[in-house]
Amino acid sequence: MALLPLKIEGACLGRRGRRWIGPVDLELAGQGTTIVIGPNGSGKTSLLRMMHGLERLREGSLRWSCPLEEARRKQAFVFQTPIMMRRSVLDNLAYPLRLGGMDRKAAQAEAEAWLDRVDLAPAARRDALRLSGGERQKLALARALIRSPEVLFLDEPCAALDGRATREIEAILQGASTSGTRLVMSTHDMGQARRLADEVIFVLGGRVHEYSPADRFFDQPETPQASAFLRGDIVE
Ligand SMILES: Nc1ncnc2c1ncn2[C@@H]1O[C@H](COP(=O)(O)OP(=O)(O)OP(=O)(O)O)[C@@H](O)[C@H]1O
Repeated sequence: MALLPLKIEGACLGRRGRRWIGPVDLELAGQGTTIVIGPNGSGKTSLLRMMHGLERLREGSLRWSCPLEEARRKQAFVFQTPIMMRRSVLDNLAYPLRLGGMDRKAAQAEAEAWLDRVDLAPAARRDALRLSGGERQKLALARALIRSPEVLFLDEPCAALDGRATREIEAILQGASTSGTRLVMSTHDMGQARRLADEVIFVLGGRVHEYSPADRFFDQPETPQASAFLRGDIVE
């Protein structure tokens, strides 16, 4: 069964009488890459975590088009600072496949193929904890993509990376998108947003302020706040 569309209605995050996100109404469907942008503290990370099911809703609902267990298996999340296991780079990829029931040889072959794809084959035997930031993020991406998720959420995956690593990550993401993985990713980098976005979610004050096709958002934003944000003004 297909995972999408995802339907979110009146969803809020909060605790003890305080609400920091919402209400959010959103339908995520189709193909391509959705870029989540907005000022610092506007709620980008919280929105992604909410969509992925990492946060308990205080109000509202969030429904995938298939049963929840299946939905969980078909999506993945890449964090800004990926957590690596104290194992070799190869094992970091093969181990989750083994846990999923794949036999050792097949898991190893699959892991090696992915290391090739993300240009980490020469580092296969190295301790994953000794990788550079860019290498870690490529490994984290391979670890997410190796399970062929239908939807992949990414929270600022290039935030701490240099230009070269960012270019490599973007190439991997474009490949994943071309292969049919639906990407939903936050970024501070407006150049990156323009390079990757098919559509844009503009978050402000914990709410989805605009949700539009990328061309329309960048050329003719609907609200003065989005125009101001695109101009580089401080928006609250
Ligand atoms: N568990 C929590 N408890 C209380 N407040 C929270 C919690 N999680 C998030 N918030 C608040 O929600 C708001 C949005 O935070 P969030 O990290 O999602 O924003 P962001 O747009 O990702 O920020 P940045 O661009 O700085 O990473 C902030 O004001 C934050 O303090």
